[in-house]
Amino acid sequence: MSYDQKVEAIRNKLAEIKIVPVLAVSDAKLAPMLGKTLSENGLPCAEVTFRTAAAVEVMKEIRKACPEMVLGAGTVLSTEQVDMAIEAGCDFAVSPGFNPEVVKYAMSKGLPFIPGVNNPSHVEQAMSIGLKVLKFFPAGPSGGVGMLKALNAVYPVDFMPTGGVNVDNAMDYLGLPKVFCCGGTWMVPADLVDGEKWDEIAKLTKDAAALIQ
Ligand SMILES: O=C(O)C(=O)C[C@H](O)[C@H](O)COP(=O)(O)O
Repeated sequence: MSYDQKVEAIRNKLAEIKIVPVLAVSDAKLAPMLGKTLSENGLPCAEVTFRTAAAVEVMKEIRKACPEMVLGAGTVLSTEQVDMAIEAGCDFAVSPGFNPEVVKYAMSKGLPFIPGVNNPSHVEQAMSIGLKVLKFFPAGPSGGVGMLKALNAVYPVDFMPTGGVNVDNAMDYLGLPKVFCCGGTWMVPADLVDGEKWDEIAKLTKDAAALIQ
């Protein structure tokens, strides 16, 4: 499969699920239950950010406990983290911004990479190295749906908005023609994850999944 075909395949899987829970988990022992809670309640995907020291272990535990899940690495800021994401079994990676060195490295390793952009110049720089699928981050503070509509109007690129997306505005983003999915933390708040409040996380996950039924 070519790199473009791999990206397209991930794009299509995420487009079926539509909402990607963004995780920052501090203890890998929580990962199997968190993965199962998301998967069994309608969101069989997760972006595990490199914002905690446990990130790689969390990725590995989710991969093991929930092989069906579409698993992404988030906040990928270096080529070393690209290697770690691949080794942990991630299907794709995302970053808050666009670092051509990191993206090109992921391309050379065959890992679908969705870098963040939030203005026309970033979009054009990303397009210039062949990218067609981008994250719009931080979506809310960068102008939200209005900004994304303006970018949609001029570029043949698909977007995954994250940052400030929540249960009340997710459908506004998902209603835009070139938005294939969106990401957010609202169904996995840190206090509920750390407190192992699986029933409450299940409810938030079901509510999120119900948006797109
Ligand atoms: O660092 C990355 O690669 C990310 O994906 C960042 C996340 O998208 C946001 O942190 C989501 O933030 P909220 O949903 O507003 O809490």
